[in-house]
Amino acid sequence: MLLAEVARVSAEVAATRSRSEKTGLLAGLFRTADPEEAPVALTYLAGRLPQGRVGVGWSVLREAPAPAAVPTLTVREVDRALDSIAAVAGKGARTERGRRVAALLGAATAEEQRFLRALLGGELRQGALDALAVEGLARASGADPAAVRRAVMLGGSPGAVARELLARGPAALAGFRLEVGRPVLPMLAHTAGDVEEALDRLGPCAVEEKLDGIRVQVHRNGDVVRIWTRTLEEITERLPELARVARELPVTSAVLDGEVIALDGEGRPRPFQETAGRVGSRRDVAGAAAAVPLSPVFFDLLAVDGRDLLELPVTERHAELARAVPEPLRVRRLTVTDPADPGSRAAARGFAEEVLRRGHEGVVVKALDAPYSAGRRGAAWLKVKPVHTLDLVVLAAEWGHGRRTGKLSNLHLGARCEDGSFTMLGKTFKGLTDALLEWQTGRLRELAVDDDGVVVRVRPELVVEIAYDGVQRSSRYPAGVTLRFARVLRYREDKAAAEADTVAAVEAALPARAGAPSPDGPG
Ligand SMILES: Nc1ncnc2c1ncn2[C@@H]1O[C@H](COP(=O)(O)OP(=O)(O)OP(=O)(O)O)[C@@H](O)[C@H]1O
Repeated sequence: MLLAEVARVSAEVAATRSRSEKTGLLAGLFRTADPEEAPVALTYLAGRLPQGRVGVGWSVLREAPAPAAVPTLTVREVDRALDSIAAVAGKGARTERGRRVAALLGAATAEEQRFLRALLGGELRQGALDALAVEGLARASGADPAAVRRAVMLGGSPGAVARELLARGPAALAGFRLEVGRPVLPMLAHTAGDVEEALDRLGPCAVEEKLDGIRVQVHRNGDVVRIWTRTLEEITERLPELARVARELPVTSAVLDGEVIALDGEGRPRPFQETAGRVGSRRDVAGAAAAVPLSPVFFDLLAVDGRDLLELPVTERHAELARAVPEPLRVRRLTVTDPADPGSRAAARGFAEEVLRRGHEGVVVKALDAPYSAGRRGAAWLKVKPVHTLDLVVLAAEWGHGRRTGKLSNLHLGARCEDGSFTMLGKTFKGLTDALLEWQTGRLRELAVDDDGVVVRVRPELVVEIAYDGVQRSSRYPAGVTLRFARVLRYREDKAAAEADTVAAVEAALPARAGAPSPDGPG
């Protein structure tokens, strides 16, 4: 498949608002795609690289070798070239990477150069491309869209499904089952304003503590244990204590869903950054595990001893979990069978208050009859947290002054738009500890695409969790809304930018009768 084809479809998909036209364009591309190249084309269309980061900065991308006259570059060749660029390391790496990028751009037509620059610069965001790709794949192969969607959730990525589906047709979908050793996308939650609302929306439910740790999916097969994050990054090597615990469970195989969290001597959570630091670091794992041990707390069981539990209701999965995992390793929960009963409602409220007193984040309320909807933000799980937070994307940062000279400080915060782009809704430098300031300076420099000496624009990839006191209308920012008293809580490296909160979610937090536009904004 020629890169030019992918670039053309990418531009055409972006240019039309019609969902069915977008799907048709993607289906057209898949019909002629080589099954081996389709997964790579898919990641490009979604604005991602299979290599993740390739370490190419904006100064390299600004170079403009003369374009080729005719398109000859194949997707496979571009993929190999990016592999080789990502692999460059050591002294002189920057120059060598620059040389290889220039060679790649020199082999591309003007149109392909534009596409590659946007792709490498992180500017090629396509809203909801993965969902559209599922429909496009279904149309191209004659498969049932629901069956393709389910295969993607269980197979972990649209690319893996595309490869099989295009090579072997709809029958290949049956091969995507929950398998121990192959992670599935985790089920996610919606938000409810308070416990009462959650009870009313769900009916009979379980109210569980919401621990402020890092989500883990643990697969055990005999003595082999593997661990993945929420975005399916494998972190087995980083959490030896979790692997040990999983190996001791009285089962032969299992797929467990839960959190790991650093707790103090009294069982209260330690600062989130300590948990995140452990999960994010490959360095001196034994030393780090001794200094900040992490406790696993499991809340779901997706498979056990060869049985797939995904379709079973919460009640049955919880009963299986209780058999497989001893109580101290399980999340605390209160079952509410009759949510209309005032005594039960009071008990649920009391449970949530007690969870907060013990220093946790809130509760997750789960409908008792719900199956496990892998990869879905299902309405069957509702989270309730008293502190307002939004997960926003860093679009740029300003060089600090005074004590913060040489550090990237004031963050430009973006919310996600429907088309996958981001719109700025405020700035903040509040809440940043010295350690966070140091860390973000390094990370943001890696993501930089432009620096005018005041503002450094970055690829919109880094998700930051922001606490705020309220949302108000504002004429200063393009979104027309801004946050009051925005402050940084932490970075969410376990979340992709495509999962950041949307402008619509921010607008939903506006007070019912918000006043006239105000020029005031945070920061
Ligand atoms: N008992 C629990 N059941 C489910 N999820 C829990 C529980 N305790 C903590 N969590 C965490 O809460 C998250 C549920 O909220 P959601 O699905 O919206 O994910 P999120 O976007 O990471 O949320 P948040 O930023 O609020 O942690 C899970 O991803 C998990 O990490």
